[in-house]
Amino acid sequence: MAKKKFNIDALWKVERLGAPSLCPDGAQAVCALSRYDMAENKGQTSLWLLSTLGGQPRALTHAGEKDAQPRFSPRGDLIGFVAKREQEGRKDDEPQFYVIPPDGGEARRVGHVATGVEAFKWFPDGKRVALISWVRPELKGAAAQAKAHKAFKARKETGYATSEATYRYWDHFIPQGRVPHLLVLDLSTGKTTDLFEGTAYELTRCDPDAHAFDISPDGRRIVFAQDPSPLKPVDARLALTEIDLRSRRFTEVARDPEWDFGHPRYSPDGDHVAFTASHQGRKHTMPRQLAVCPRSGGRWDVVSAEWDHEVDGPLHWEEDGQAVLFIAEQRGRSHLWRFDLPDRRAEIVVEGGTLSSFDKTAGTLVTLGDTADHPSRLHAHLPGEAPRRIESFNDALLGGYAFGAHEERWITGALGDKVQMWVFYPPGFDKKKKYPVLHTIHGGPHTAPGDHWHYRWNYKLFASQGYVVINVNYHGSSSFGNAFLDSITHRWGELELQDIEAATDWVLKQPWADRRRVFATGGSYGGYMVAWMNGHVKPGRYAAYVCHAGCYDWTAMFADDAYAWHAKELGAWYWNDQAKVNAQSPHAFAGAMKTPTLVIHGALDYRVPDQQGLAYYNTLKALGVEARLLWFPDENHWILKPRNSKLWHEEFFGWLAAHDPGPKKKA
Ligand SMILES: CSCC[C@H](NC=O)C(=O)N[C@@H](Cc1ccccc1)C(=O)O
Repeated sequence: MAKKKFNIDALWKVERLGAPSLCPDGAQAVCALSRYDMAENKGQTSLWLLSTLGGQPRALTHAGEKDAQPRFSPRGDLIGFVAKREQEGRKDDEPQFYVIPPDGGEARRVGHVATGVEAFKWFPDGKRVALISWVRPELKGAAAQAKAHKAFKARKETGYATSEATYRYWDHFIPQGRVPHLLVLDLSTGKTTDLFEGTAYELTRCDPDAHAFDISPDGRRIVFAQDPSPLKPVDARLALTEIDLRSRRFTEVARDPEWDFGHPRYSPDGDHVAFTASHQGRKHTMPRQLAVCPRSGGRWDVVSAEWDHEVDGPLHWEEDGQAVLFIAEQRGRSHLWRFDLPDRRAEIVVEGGTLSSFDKTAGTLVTLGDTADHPSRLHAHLPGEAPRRIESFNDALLGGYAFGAHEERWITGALGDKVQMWVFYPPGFDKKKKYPVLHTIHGGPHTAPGDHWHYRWNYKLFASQGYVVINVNYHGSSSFGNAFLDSITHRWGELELQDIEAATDWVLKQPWADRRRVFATGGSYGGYMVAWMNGHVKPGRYAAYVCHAGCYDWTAMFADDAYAWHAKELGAWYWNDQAKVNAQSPHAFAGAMKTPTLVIHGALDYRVPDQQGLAYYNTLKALGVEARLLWFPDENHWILKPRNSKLWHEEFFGWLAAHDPGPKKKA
């Protein structure tokens, strides 16, 4: 039977797997699975149990709207997770900690944290968990927190008052007057103890998660990353601190104002701590490297200093304490690596595509990874065996659709450097025919998508609409070494444009490219690039642009949540050198803009505030340049609701079609 053309409705039928957690003997894994309903316009996330030894996955929970962060207890007798549920006549108004036995039955809430549970980690004894909750630091005791939180939620005022440098992050405001503390929850009593109560300690205010701390193997200590500065800026230099749970004494493990530390993990013997370390005092573009130090403090050692890659957390010690596992990018892909500590050498353990998560226990490794051809899949890697896929979610769905091929190419870009370009062909591609070409310019700029399944910029979905899709990992992209990433610093727009234009030149030399039908689109930094192109590329080279959540005016961008980074990247604060900032800012070149542009923005986007898109759209209208605006009052940087995503795709491809002269008529 002929395969269908992949479309946005099919993309939203894809079931999305979350990070896996293995049981102590490695025989089972639990993960979250998210499903979406276009008609209902919403998603639902439940927990699934999978065998690493074969057999079909089994749904573990059904009742929750969004059961998240499942983790096996150290004894394997329970699975802990975070959820907002209605149970025993009580509706959670904040996410709570739940447990469920792996052989099924009903999940039960453990205790009640009035200010909610953000994330958790099991204690080795399986009788307690350490959890993160946003509390009012001036109060003492759970009852006072509950009383204050209830009063705050009942207030009639809506104003948000703050004196903090960091008050919002990506798409949400930092909870007013609250900071993230570490609490211990005793499963037998449901009682919590706030470990930071009465102190100035707190975890990062920028999306604190379970990798911001670790519990020692003997359960007596917790090491956590914290910002010693009272200002708590978004570009903080975190230090590592340890609390002894019996004495409640805090001791410094690693701190250096030149460095930013994160993702602490105790070694199996508890004597050392591995962590990520970025030499921010040297330059803001310095990568996260792997470091290790004695738990008792003393000199820490950047063991991956000679390895020109960026280490992603979380870190995972091998059981022998001789190596650390982590995910890191390399040339537009991301792999699972093993870093041998004595040899200071990294080797790939599992190759991506794009690996996003893993867990290892009792010699069994489980990985979660995708490629441009398929969404995330779970594989078990048992000693001496070939990797085995342990689920088949989406196979039946995707098997009914036709997908084109994709390839990695290298072109000569700016500075004469080799630059990676990914090319995604439409199904049934025939090089003797002519095709429209669609640039999808990635964001960041310090990212490097490539062999990856994305839920908005899905290369295969875009190619299925009949385009040859191009993704250039331009200068400034990650995964090609620090010099390449840092090459654009203080000159944003310059080298990236040369790379994108070199790619278009390559395209125009291809017999299958229809030079009348070349389009450029991009999101965030990619949106910045298409706005930049509108002021710098000869009109007519591109038939039309699409600018999603694009940075347009770097001075006005100071309203974003990342303003602390601007001077480091652009080379000046706008009030000190407006010319230098304007020289990298699309708005300063508006007079040259002539190419029709669809502008898309979400009102809840605080990384690139929607005024950026509105200003760009208004400017094009004032210039008499053909433009269209798609604005979402209830979306952030990413357009997460199914029906809004479908509208995004309809407007996106409708805009391209409206500016597509179509295939040349045969003479
Ligand atoms: C370097 S500051 C921005 C951090 C982050 N980039 C990672 O590579 C990011 O949020 N990038 C935005 C674009 C942007 C750049 C500078 C300031 C605000 C937003 C993105 O592309 O998503």
